[in-house]
Amino acid sequence: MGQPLLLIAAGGTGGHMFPAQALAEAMVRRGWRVKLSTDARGARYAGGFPHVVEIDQVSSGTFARGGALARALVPARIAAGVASAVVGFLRDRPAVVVGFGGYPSIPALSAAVALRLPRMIHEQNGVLGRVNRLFAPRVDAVCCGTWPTDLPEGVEGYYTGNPVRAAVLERAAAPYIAPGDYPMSLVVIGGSQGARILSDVVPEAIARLPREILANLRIAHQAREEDVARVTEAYDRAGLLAEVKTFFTDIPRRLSEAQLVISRSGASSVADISIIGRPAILVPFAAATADHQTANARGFVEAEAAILIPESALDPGSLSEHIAAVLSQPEAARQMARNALAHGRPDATERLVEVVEHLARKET
Ligand SMILES: CC(=O)N[C@H]1[C@@H](OP(=O)(O)OP(=O)(O)OC[C@H]2O[C@@H](n3ccc(=O)[nH]c3=O)[C@H](O)[C@@H]2O)O[C@H](CO)[C@@H](O)[C@@H]1O
Repeated sequence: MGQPLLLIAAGGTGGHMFPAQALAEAMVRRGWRVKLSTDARGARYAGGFPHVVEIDQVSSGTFARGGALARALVPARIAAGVASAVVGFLRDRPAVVVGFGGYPSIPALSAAVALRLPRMIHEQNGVLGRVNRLFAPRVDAVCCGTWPTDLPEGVEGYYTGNPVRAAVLERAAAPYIAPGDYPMSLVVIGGSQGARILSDVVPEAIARLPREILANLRIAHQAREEDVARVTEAYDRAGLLAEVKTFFTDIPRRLSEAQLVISRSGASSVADISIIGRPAILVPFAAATADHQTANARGFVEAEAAILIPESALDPGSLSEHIAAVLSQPEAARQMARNALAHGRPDATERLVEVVEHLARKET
């Protein structure tokens, strides 16, 4: 028996590629050979993978973008990708094939189904993406980054969690300093791009807080480039100490020092907040496909770790009341922080490794 091979198939966005990279790193450390099957877009993220990971650039396509001709060619491109994956798998015999979503994962997963190789998928969001939905009934394990996840009839999921950055893990379960009569930190984040609606509503909501809370408040607010000036001004006008940036590179530290977080509910944001363990007010991005950000927030809200405010109900008055409620009730805030922690999965990568190794053992 040589080195077992793990074939990772993932699509072209960071959301799919980062958990794929975390698993690749862990499997390489365990002595596995790892191949990444992706398209040209995905290959741009491959630089972050351990250098020993081999890249198979596949022919694939998406119905979601491109003109009529490009779309008409998608089936042929996918068929070519599947054929070359079958040939490659007959040669390499992967011990396990794992898909992380996205169209470029279609060829490898189809070939794994055709050749009856052990196979699994990981879905980052609380609703399956198109490709994962297609393969969920045809794989040996459906791993879920978010819990609960909406699954097709008859499909069972396993909650692994979403792998997070090392800087987040270093702050896992960092002691929570509940709100009190001392400087308090409020962190406002809108996902990797920032969120206009949070810039429209949050500064005004904060300005309406009772004076005794305002006197102690420091704010870190991530805003889109075009909103930075007006958000900075709004906090200045209210006489508040605020840092406004398009992206905070030190968000794990800032989360660990925060008394409250106001955030979108992208998969990684929810994972980061739960692993560090902080109370949150979540405002799901309403236009997300299949409303997946509401699904991402659901388990966290049910665990009483966060308050959910739909975009349609977000206004400065009610947001201000929610912020005041958390910042003026230290015991309730501490309980939210504990609930957040209980919901987190700091060992998401290890859980994924266990599933891979379990499937590999079943096969031998
Ligand atoms: C708008 C949209 O469609 N977003 C999707 C996109 O998320 P998107 O990439 O926008 O957001 P995520 O919440 O998944 O990730 C954002 C990451 O950036 C970090 N951060 C954020 C702000 C900052 O200043 N500094 C910083 O480090 C967060 O802590 C988090 O780790 O892919 C996710 C995974 O499929 C989906 O769940 C989201 O719905």
